[in-house]
Amino acid sequence: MARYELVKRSVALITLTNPPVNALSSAVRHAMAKSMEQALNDPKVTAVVICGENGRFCGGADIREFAGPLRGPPLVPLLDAIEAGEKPVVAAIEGVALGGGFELALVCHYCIAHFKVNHFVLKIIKAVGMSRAAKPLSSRRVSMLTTPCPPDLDALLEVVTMEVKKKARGVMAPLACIQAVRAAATMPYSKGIKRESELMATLFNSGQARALQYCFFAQRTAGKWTLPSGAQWNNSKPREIRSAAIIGLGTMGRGIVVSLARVGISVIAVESEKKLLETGKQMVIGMLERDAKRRGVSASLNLLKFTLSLQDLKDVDLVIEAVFEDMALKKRVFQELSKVCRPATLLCTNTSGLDVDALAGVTDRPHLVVGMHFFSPAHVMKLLEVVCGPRSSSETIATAMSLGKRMGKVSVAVGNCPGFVGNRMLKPYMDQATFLLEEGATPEQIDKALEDFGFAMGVFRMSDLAGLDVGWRIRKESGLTGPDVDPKNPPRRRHGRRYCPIPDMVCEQGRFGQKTGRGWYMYDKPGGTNAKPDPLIQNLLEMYRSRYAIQPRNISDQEIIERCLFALANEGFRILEDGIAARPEDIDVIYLFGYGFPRHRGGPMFYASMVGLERVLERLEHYHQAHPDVPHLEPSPLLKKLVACGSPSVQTWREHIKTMHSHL
Ligand SMILES: CC(C)(COP(=O)(O)OP(=O)(O)OC[C@H]1O[C@@H](n2cnc3c(N)ncnc32)[C@H](O)[C@@H]1OP(=O)(O)O)[C@@H](O)C(=O)NCCC(=O)NCCSC(=O)C[C@@H](O)CCCCCCCCCCCCC(=O)O
Repeated sequence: MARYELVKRSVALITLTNPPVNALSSAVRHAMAKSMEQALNDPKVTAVVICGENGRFCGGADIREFAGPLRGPPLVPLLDAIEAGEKPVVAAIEGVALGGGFELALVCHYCIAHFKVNHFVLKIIKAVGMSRAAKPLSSRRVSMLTTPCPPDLDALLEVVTMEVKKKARGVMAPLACIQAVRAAATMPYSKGIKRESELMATLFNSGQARALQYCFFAQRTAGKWTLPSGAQWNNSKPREIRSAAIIGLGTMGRGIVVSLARVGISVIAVESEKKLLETGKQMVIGMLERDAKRRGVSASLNLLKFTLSLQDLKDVDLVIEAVFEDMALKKRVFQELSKVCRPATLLCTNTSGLDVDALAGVTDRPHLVVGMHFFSPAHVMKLLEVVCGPRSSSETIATAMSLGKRMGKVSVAVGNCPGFVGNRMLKPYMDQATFLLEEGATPEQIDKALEDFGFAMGVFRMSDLAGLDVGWRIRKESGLTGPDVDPKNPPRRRHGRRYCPIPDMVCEQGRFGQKTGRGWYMYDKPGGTNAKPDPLIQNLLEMYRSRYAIQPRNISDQEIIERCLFALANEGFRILEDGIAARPEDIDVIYLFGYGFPRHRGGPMFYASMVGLERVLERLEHYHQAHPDVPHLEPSPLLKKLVACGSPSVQTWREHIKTMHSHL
């Protein structure tokens, strides 16, 4: 936990040894306290060096211990003892020094960054000796320093507070940090530290802390996929990918090219027409150049090749198809790829919801076919859904997961069903929002409730950004709207269920969102981003309600949140039942990284567990009774089962799902 060695008979070397990141667990704090005492009391010791094993100084508090009651010695008295000691203490920092690890470094009298200690302890000590001769130890104590307090501190912090409130809506920690900075600037050290401890205690005991800790581990668990066959992340070897091809240079394709090229993979980009190819090429080059400038590196343009011919793909390791969302077109592309690419080439599709196995079925290598569902813009968004078809081999899945990681994505393995996890859950969420419009709410009221909850954007602003025509086309193709609607359907019903045609009516007016300057909101110009309520939408809603004799009612924010988010989580439970996601953490990670779900709420499944499963069940039953023609509001069997089992913690739901059907 902390190794103590005497180097050259005069230097105490204390090495933190708590893999993987040398976090300050109770055992580490205990061992550190003992080692420091030994070093300070040993007359032979003239200086102390603290370092971390395996190239990592310290990752801060051991977050694994936060789940239970806190044990062991507190950190602050240990830090005080180090700082007040009469022997110079040096923090030899390799890798990370985060949270409590950073505090530890700060109280040491000297910090040396980027140092291989094991090799240079004596050099460190020599350097310290020289500085010590120049400066007495008291001048090295952080607690003795006075903090400069700017005269306009209040105004300054006011501005920062406003900024933080806008950027991190409803999040407690950044506001507490501002208060801690105020304490540091206005109080003596001992009082400031006390104030900081109070603030920390408040945060520490909050639901937000639990949610954030859950998110931290959920993100790391998500990469650990398993298949019913027993193949899993730690027994399946990914292939090395040196070259890749992208088919289609639309928004998605361009982002994927950039994501691959900036991690050193050669990319061949294919388009069907010269003009499209040239436009795509210019945009990719511009994106890569801007990205390289921001990161202070040179743009990897030499890795790119642009072509109109699929024949150029014969030697690539992997292809990602990113053509228009049309099954027939995608099938033609996959058939063609089967002919052109060498037999070992992996064939991936960026479809956002079509059947990956149907695509695999038209190839000569269904085991090498997998979905790689990027989120737009693909070079910015961190999420990647890796869609495992029933015939995808474990090597194929391992390769897609590892490629995602290499591109800096948070990759989550999911099963194959319409919409996969993210987009399948989006439907009931958006349906509830449009039903609420029918019943009396406005787009801005619904968005405000969701944004106050913490979403970066409410559902209507998000739809305007994404483009309303995409969903309209899908609804037309599936016969929900347009000329193919079965005339036997009564108004506002399809297939015996409630259906809200308002989104179709908005599209019929050519309002496709930001790109047309009009959607659920109005914008200054096409492509504008400043959303303003549009009286035309208010009129449309009023006319619609009067046409169908709907008496608008006042809808509370609570109802908006419950109906949208409980319907979302309910579909998550069904996804778990169906084995499309292996665990609730995977669903939450998808919503955190792909759909702007507020991190301090932990994701839809964690949020449901925080509200209380019993309460979620009771509210869904209530709403389903009020809207029996909305099947998404009918509580899922898994939710009922979990409530019947006493609402176990989200981390143990997997035990209750085990017996159910699994695609993963
Ligand atoms: C460290 C990282 C940057 C590494 O990133 P990398 O990408 O290389 O690797 P991974 O992220 O995949 O992580 C690898 C592996 O390590 C696990 N892990 C990482 N960090 C921790 C950790 N801090 N604790 C436990 N485990 C950790 C991770 O789960 C992976 O495991 P796996 O099994 O999946 O391989 C990156 O990981 C990172 O950013 N980590 C988080 C760092 C962080 O947030 N640190 C701050 C923690 S909070 C803190 O330090 C606050 C302090 O002020 C409090 C210190 C007090 C300590 C005592 C506790 C008592 C609390 C009561 C307060 C009373 C005050 C008093 O004590 O006096």
